[in-house]
Amino acid sequence: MTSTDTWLVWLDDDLRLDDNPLWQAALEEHPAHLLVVYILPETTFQPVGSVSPDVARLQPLSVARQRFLLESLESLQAGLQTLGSDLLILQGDAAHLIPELARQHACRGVIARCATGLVEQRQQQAVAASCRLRQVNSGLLLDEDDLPFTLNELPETFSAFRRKLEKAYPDIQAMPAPVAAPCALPSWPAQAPRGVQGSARRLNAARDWQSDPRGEHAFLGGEPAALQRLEHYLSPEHAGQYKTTRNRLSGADFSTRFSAWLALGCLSPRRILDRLHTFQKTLPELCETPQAAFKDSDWIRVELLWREYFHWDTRQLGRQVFLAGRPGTDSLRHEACAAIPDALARWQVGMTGVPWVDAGMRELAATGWLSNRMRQNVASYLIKDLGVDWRQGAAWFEHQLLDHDVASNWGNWRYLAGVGRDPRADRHFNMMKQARQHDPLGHHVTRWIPELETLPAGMQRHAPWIAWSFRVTPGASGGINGTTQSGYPRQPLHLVDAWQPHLSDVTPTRVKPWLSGSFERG
Ligand SMILES: Cc1cc2nc3c(=O)[nH]c(=O)nc-3n(C[C@H](O)[C@H](O)[C@H](O)COP(=O)(O)OP(=O)(O)OC[C@H]3O[C@@H](n4cnc5c(N)ncnc54)[C@H](O)[C@@H]3O)c2cc1C
Repeated sequence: MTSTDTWLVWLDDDLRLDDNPLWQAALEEHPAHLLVVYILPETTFQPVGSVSPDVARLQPLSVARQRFLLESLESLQAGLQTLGSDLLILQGDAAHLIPELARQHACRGVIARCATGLVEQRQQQAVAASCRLRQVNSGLLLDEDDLPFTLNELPETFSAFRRKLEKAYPDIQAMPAPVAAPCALPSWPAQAPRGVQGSARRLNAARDWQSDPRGEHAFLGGEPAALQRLEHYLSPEHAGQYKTTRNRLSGADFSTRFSAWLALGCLSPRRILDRLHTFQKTLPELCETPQAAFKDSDWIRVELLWREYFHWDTRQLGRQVFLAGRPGTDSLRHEACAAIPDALARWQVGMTGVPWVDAGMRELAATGWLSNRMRQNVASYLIKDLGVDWRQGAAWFEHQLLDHDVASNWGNWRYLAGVGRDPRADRHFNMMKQARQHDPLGHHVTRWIPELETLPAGMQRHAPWIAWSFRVTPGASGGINGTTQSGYPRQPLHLVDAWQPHLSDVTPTRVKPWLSGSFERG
């Protein structure tokens, strides 16, 4: 045995042992030693700034994201140690560090998963220029070869994509199955350091970060927590009602919450479908309405297809994912923040003066997560009502979201901005209509904006500027452009005519119409 019998496994968003083809690929090479490495991006701890207009740049991680990552890495290291291996965690430019490590430890080659994002793809190209790089498909339901079309023929709409996939794979069993975790791995190279090294140690400072209990679910990073959540959720009262509850705003179990673990690869989508299939087979024994529970739980599969769709879209588009407009056109350029000064900054901190939006942005900052419904609303408000370049919103989400993955995040933002596939003008959410439908009593907004608790339950909490304009509110001060004593804006950043019909009970007809006179249009 010589030192050339070492291989390097370069992990990215694949922080799991179960159903991770990277281990199988490593074992196929029969190395004597395996060096397993994770590289934190150079930008991890940088101050958060604005995204550059056309080039993909990884955003710094919020403390919430740092903590979730730290937990996931520590958990994986513990798992690898039980298999006779270990994990090395560094920070820097992977394009330089990986070849350098491979040289130092005389590695025969490097194994990594096929990258989805542009930055990761460029890093892999740089590594491949100086090392033997073996790329492996991982983290998706299907490999590229399993798609019933070539990537260039990716359907323009999600519905068409879903139809084609369901025709090719009529049930879950027909899809590629997950592979088991390895029982043992080759030993660690004698000279190689282990654990968190160098500047990556800054990650430890995130350990103290706590999720706000109002989020009702505290994410714990790592594969064991992910598998525990999977088993918890696959029950008639959760998965069996998923389609019915998935659009709610709050609660621990209205949606799966798999996203954060999927994003770091602590959980594989194939494992989810495999377990979902087993659960669905037992439904007749578990509940009285198995058909309804089957239908509801099957929607988890459909949502995972959305994830899949955005991934293939991102792979196909490359750098075009980060263009402001629709690929191939110049028609949809945004004038970044031209219309309303400070719009982006006030949106980020939840101080736009529109409680429905602010509640979402505050929840995101306090927990690192947001329901799909709220994501759609806050994104639509930023793009369509405030006129901010959608990429600024996507970059902020990238900084904040525990579940950030480049394809799902940038793909959803492009979709809402109308510059992705299936562009439609009607993806403009009416904030007040949405608020009335999903939070008619305003309980959700007061949960995150306690400044509004003095207002009676109902739509007044969604339009405090109207309530404050005809009520003498104790403590209200600051004039029309100021804030209340509690600090909350007295006026929304932007008023939209289309909201008015949904506020009829907040705007008594005898009071002067709220859209005229007192308030300036943004
Ligand atoms: C502006 C915007 C940005 C988003 N950014 C991300 C992101 O960075 N990472 C991310 O995983 N999801 C993102 N989503 C999609 C979706 O909001 C989250 O996947 C979902 O809210 C996560 O919660 P959950 O796991 O409980 O989802 P569930 O409702 O339980 O769905 C199950 C799984 O299906 C997938 N899924 C569901 N909806 C979508 C969707 N619209 N697009 C892609 N996958 C989906 C996710 O993997 C999710 O975990 C974004 C949506 C919007 C509107």
